[in-house]
Amino acid sequence: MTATSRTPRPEPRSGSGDDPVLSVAGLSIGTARQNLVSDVSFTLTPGERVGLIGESGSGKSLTALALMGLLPEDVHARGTVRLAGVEGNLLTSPERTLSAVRGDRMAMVFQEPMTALNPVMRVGHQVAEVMLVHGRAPERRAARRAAVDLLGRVRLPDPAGAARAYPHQLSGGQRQRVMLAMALANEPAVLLCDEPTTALDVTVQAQMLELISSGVAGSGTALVFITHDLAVVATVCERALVMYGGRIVEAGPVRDVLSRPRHPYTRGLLDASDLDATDERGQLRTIAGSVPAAGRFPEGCVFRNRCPRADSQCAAAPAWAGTGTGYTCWHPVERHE
Ligand SMILES: Nc1ncnc2c1ncn2[C@@H]1O[C@H](COP(=O)(O)OP(=O)(O)OP(=O)(O)O)[C@@H](O)[C@H]1O
Repeated sequence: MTATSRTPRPEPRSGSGDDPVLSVAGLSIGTARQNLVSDVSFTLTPGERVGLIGESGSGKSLTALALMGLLPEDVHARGTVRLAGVEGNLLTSPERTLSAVRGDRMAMVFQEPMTALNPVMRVGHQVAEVMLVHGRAPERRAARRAAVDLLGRVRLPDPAGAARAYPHQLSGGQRQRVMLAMALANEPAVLLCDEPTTALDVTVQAQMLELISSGVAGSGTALVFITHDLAVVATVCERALVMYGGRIVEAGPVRDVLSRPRHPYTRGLLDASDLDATDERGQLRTIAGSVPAAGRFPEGCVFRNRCPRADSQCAAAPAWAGTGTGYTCWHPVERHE
């Protein structure tokens, strides 16, 4: 089996009518003694953004690691994982195929960037290396220039200076941007993000989410975004897969899953989630204690239930969610900007 990573890429496409870029069927993961993930199946079309939601220990990270061929040694996967442009089942592919795929056709951003960055290599060099290794840049100098461009694209201030820095000289949020730049360097077919904002403070989190959304927008890169935060899924994703106890227990468009959750776990998650609302520009804001000043929400907002002030709010879905002292609006931000 070989990875065809240097063949021309299909034109970026979006919409659900496309052939899947990733097909996962009957994925089960376990150790010799224990089953950890059971019978996970889903497909991703080019450009699609899917949120993988679930409580701690539900099997989200293992699922992503299995797709990347990065499971720990004592953990094994069965089933099939097919990536467009790559022959055969990734789960049974040799390491050389997986190394050609990783960082190229499929890339991952982890929660803690220090574990993924080389501490003794300047970050510009690390970003350039990803392009050189996969033959995406013709030579070192072009790769370095492209690396600085990419660091600018993820909005690092002074990208040339950042390129010369070592990881420890950057903040956590800046290091996470470097990871995103590396992940996007070769315009992957699939980007896996495993809780990439959990360790960041709220403002930096919002910037990172926007960068991820804009990073994949228009490139045809499909996104799997792992989180236990429903507001994040509502912001970034169009489809949600809910995992519980190693299985997918609920799947569907984000709007449906969040407004009409069927599984008790999803309902519980909604009840326990933060109280967020969006302002008229579509920015998520945490609301404590009161209904925010009147302002129409853009068409297409998704709300959990009806608002006491329904008539003055969203044109498409005149409703708010009232939960105790605050209100929740499930609103895919970028579609309305
Ligand atoms: N190497 C391993 N050996 C045995 N069990 C493991 C191993 N790695 C993970 N597990 C177990 O598999 C289950 C799923 O873990 P996983 O990391 O995928 O959960 P998760 O949903 O990503 O959780 P979190 O949100 O906390 O990251 C957990 O019960 C975990 O303890």
